[in-house]
Amino acid sequence: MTIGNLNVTLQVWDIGGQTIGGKMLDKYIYGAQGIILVYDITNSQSFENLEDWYTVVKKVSEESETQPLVALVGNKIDLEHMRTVKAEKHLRYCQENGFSSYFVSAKTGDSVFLCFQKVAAEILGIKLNKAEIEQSQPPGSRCYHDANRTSLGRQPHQCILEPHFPRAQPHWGRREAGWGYESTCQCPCSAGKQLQKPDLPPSASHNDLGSTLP
Ligand SMILES: Nc1nc2c(ncn2[C@@H]2O[C@H](COP(=O)(O)OP(=O)(O)OP(=O)(O)O)[C@@H](O)[C@H]2O)c(=O)[nH]1
Repeated sequence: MTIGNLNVTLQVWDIGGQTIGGKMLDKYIYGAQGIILVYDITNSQSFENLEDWYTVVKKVSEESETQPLVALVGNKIDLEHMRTVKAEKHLRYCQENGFSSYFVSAKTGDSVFLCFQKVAAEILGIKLNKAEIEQSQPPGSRCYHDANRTSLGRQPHQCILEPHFPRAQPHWGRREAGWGYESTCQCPCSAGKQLQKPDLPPSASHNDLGSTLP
């Protein structure tokens, strides 16, 4: 793949879920520049299992000079309606451990390439530009911007597709249609999209608005 002006080749090992006790696991982890922990957003157990995997990663990495970048990937976002692991839980785990955060669908391809591209860019210390990010999103990919608001950071909207994206400051105030808010997420899934909730009472305070939102 191309990142900035660089041609980058990734060597990726897919470690099957059944091999956590396997003798080879340490050898895959040792010296790796990046570790992608993947779980299924519709399967809470797969999220709980991450702790065991991360324990192994930490143990092996302690013995290595190279500290890998660790990314957390929630897979199966095409099954958002069956989600059992809240995005908030995912994001908190990322914050607590300094992981990069991604939501993808291996089935539809949503954000998969972008995830690898951004992990590679982060390892290299390169910031992707907006054009590169937009190119990595399949046309018509679903917008998850509004699907899972989180109270983390008390942002009215936390884009779960691109949680690390800079967000425009939400604007609060009286609008012709009533009270509402608008927030322009700068991620490619909803760039420029205006989100409104005009059915809130005029007396609602900002905090009320924050806690009333879906
Ligand atoms: N709907 C949906 N199904 C998926 C997605 N990714 C994988 N699956 C399905 O989930 C099941 C498990 O997929 P695998 O690729 O075998 O999962 P795995 O984690 O590699 O399994 P291990 O061998 O334990 O590592 C299969 O039936 C896949 O078709 C996804 O993004 N969306």
